[in-house]
Amino acid sequence: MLFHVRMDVGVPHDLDPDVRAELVATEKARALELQRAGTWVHLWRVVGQYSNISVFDVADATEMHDLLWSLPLFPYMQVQVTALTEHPSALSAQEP
Ligand SMILES: O=C(O)C[C@H]1C=CC(=O)O1
Repeated sequence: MLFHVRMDVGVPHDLDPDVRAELVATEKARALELQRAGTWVHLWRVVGQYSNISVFDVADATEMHDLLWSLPLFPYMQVQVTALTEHPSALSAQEP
């Protein structure tokens, strides 16, 4: 099941720089792990913003929810999630 997710990150300016660096490094390691597993299918930066647009391929909404909550930067994110389904006009939906 595919989900489109927008994450807007807002790390407090007064957060200890070492804590911030550790959070960002841990988040990056987790993002790479999930991409290599095929779960985090797309990860794009929104131009000019500390935001990303992502597509996840997970079993269901519960897995999506748990994955998002487990992200190291989750406490500092606003997250918008949209469930996706196949469009009937998509090439991939056509008969061969
Ligand atoms: O930078 C971000 O958009 C937030 C988050 C998503 C992947 C990652 O490494 O950090």
